[in-house]
Amino acid sequence: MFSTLSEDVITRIVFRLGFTRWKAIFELQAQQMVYATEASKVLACKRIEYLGDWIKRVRKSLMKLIEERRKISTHHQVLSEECPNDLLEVMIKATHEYTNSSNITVNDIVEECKTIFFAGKHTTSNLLTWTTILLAMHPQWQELAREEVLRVCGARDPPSKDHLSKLKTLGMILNESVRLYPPAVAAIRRAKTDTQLGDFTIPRGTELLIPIIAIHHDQTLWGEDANEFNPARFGRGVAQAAKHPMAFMPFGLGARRCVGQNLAVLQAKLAIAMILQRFSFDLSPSYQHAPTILMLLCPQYGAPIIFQKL
Ligand code: HEM
Repeated sequence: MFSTLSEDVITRIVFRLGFTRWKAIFELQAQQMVYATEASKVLACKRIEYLGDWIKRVRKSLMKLIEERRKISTHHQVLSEECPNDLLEVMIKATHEYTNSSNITVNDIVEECKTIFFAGKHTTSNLLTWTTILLAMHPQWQELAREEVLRVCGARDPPSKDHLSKLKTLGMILNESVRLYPPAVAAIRRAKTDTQLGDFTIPRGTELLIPIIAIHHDQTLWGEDANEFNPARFGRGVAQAAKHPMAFMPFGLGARRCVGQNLAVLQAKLAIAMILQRFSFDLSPSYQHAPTILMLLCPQYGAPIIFQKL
């Protein structure tokens, strides 16, 4: 359910024009990942050959759509709604503006589209899944969040942009969810120059793995209840939640931090608020708590939840 929602949101934001055709291509790409995983398990030449063909098909379809859009955006006589201000349009304009200096190619745009689609879809649906599990596990927080949503947004209307900024408890819950179960468990950096980091000398070229999940569970930073769900720790803001102001890093830190952070939080707030307006929910007796890393941090046996209409 959440994965379909995130896929729709990211596809509409990045590629508004021809939404259905883009979606079809990304379905092909998802299938490609399945084949890639299978091919990596067994050395099967036929499958690897097939995977190669599949990758070429996806690339060809993407190139075709991007070329079509490039043609539309270079012809200024088109109506503005034919050329929406989506992320693809921004990238295409960049190729026109900088063709001489930085040479952004259609190939670069294809790669950006693939990255943004995957980075945007799976992480956000993962955050929604863990938050729903946590609220089902902690009915007192579910009730507090629902009271806030009903007070701020009413019982049926979709929350507006102004409403969302007033949902403080829900914001704290999302922070605590992404602290305990960060979808991306680590970030990587490579030292550009020899660097001194405290007592350590890091030679140029060394790759460093920043263990986001371990930092988020460190008792010296978060206190004895570091492994417990306690959204109240974010009551005085993110910088005050731990003993170090940078201890919370679900979206990475610095210049290369996640570009989709605001979109992800907005989408998660909106989706959870609308669910809370309409349903109460509990864990199914078949739920087994087994966080596991399958590229992202996932509930190994899924998230069976029982929803009841309010
Ligand atoms: C809960 C949702 C999300 C989480 C937890 C998350 C997490 C992260 C993390 C940890 C990084 C690495 C940052 C670093 O190295 O410091 C990252 C990078 C990135 N994320 Fe996200 N992300 C989320 C949603 C999104 C969305 C919705 C998009 C797309 C709109 C997106 C696009 C990207 C891209 C393109 C990068 C690479 C940035 C770069 O290398 O400059 N992410 N994300």
